[in-house]
Amino acid sequence: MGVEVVVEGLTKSFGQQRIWQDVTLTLPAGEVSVMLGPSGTGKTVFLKSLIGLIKPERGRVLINGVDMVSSSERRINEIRKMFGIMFQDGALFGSLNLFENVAFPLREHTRKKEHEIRRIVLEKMEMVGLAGAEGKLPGEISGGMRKRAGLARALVLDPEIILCDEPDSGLDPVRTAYLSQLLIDLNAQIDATMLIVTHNIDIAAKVPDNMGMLFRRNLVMFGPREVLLTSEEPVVAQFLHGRRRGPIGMSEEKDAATLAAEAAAPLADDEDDEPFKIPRQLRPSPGMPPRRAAARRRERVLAMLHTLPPQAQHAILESLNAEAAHQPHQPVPAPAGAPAAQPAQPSVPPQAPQAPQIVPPPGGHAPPPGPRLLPPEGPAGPPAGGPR
Ligand SMILES: Nc1ncnc2c1ncn2[C@@H]1O[C@H](COP(=O)(O)OP(=O)(O)OP(=O)(O)O)[C@@H](O)[C@H]1O
Repeated sequence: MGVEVVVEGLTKSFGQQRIWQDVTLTLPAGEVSVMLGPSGTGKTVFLKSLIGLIKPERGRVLINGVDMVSSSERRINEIRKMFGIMFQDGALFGSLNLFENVAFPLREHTRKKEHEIRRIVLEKMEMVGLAGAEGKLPGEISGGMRKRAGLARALVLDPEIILCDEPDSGLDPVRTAYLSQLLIDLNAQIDATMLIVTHNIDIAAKVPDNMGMLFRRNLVMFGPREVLLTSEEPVVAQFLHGRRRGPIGMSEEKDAATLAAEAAAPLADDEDDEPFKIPRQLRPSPGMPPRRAAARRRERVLAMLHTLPPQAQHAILESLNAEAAHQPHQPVPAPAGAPAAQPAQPSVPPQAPQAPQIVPPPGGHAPPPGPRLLPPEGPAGPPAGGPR
């Protein structure tokens, strides 16, 4: 399984330009996380800081106890071998065919024999749907194929942490959808810790277990997908719903007067959307193993559920309920301290698999029929400072 990446108080400037400050978060082991943010907010700089290619002036990035900011190059290089990185453009060598491009890290960093290299390269190319394209040059294939070749190359050293920098850039929506599914399937197969940098809200809504958002030189929020997708934090809500109304402007932050004028104006037709509907996360393709990461995340969400506003609690329980309905043999785990999952309602035949039970938050609406899940006990209210 992948390893946890702990980021503490990370601050980076280039000369006088502060990129972000005091970024603190943990990428949970084996889960898929996404870092969002408008253009220029320093997402790529963050990603490069995790592997020690960019040195923040303050803070730590801890992986297996090694600080990627301040450790010796020798120790950092050791940890770097745990990473697989998919660059924006695939970063392929134009003069090498796909086989040689994918084989490159194996030839550089291992002493494997040729037949082993061949086996590994063909296996990874098969995984990303490029079997048969080994002889092609990067200039002869589509952008989507180049991305997948870049992903195959990122996989050959069996990474425990995979970083993807804007995997969707330059792809049409259909190819982006295929790539999103590929990332989920990959996570199901190898259980690696993954961080995807993107501003594609479709990927953000359907792929990750966790989401983070950079804005105005700060990490606005980081937490499980359900928490951000129901968040009323203005920047997060504006970004995830792709709205014009909110603190994010066309070229820069809006000033206070513009924000006040917006607040006073009626909603435009296209802004009248439902804020509390959580889109379904992609499931692994048929034949793939179930994602263990999703179960771990659900457990975390349940443990923090009572700290969230009632509407968010209700939407989250509905969403977990829908997931459980599709996986009757993998009931949502009961949160720590909460009563154990309840037996199904009397209408469920005795031989049916026992399903968890949803109870709506106080004041909430009745949940839809189906498997039910009990939320943890505790007062409803907004989280202190947002999840991290
Ligand atoms: N090596 C560098 N030296 C100086 N400034 C840099 C360097 N790398 C990045 N920057 C600056 O850091 C800021 C953040 O850049 P970054 O590429 O991380 O943003 P981003 O959020 O990934 O943007 P996008 O979504 O458009 O790719 C930019 O203003 C960029 O010019």
